[in-house]
Amino acid sequence: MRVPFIKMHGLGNDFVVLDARNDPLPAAMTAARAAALADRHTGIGCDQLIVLAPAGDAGADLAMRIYNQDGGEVEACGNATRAVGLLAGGNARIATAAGVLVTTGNAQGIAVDMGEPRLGWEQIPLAYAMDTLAMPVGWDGLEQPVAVNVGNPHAVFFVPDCNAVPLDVLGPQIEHDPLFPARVNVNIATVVDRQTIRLRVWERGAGLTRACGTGACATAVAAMRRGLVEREVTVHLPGGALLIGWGADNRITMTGPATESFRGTFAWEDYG
Ligand SMILES: N[C@@H](CCC[C@H](N)C(=O)O)C(=O)O
Repeated sequence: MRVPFIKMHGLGNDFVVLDARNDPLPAAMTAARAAALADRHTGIGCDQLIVLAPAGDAGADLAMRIYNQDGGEVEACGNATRAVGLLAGGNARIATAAGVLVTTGNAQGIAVDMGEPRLGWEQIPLAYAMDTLAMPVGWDGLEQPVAVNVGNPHAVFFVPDCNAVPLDVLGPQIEHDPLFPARVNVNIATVVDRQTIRLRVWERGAGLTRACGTGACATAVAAMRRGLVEREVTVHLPGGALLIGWGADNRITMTGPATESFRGTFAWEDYG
């Protein structure tokens, strides 16, 4: 059976979107099928696979489920939320495993209210109690990260030059460290000035990506908690820039582009 897909991206963080709002998928998505579809050599290829569904009784316009390239289902993806907001016409209420997120179309692209960050060690989650603003741990020169959960777990390291860090080597080590029982997204950030951050991200379950929306949110919150930047900041990732605000209401807003690349179909049984 042929199934339609939409290829989208936010700053090069790319997605295969399966729209099951009106026509259900032939069978439930599994981790193995998600990983096969996401594979860049033998599948369609993407950082995350997104499945859209009716909102049900979630009090939203639609629902989305998020699968990393390794097939694992996760709670949040900032760039995919903006992409789905674009597909839904710009202004949408999207039910996710991290709650209902609201997108708004504007001249800068799509903005999304990512909700409130969670900062307690057990909310990240971490394996044991510690200060999340300066964790007393380190990996090969990367020291004292900030831990932030923005629907998904992040560790943020501030360094003088984020491009000098071998993130392809240290990222997987930190992602799989037992300190992070749910694994973790690894953010390496350099504060340029009080309005500007440069960021590279090793994503849990996907590796190095061109951009990570939740990583930009977590990094902005970490820098704001440390008093390094203002409450609105531009985060420059390899794929482009996101504007992140953390309001007096404790809610994070992310604004940036979302793009549809092309549409196609695939044979469901080829990826079983
Ligand atoms: N690219 C995403 C984050 C996707 C999920 C992440 N890898 C995780 O495992 O939590 C974004 O734009 O936020």
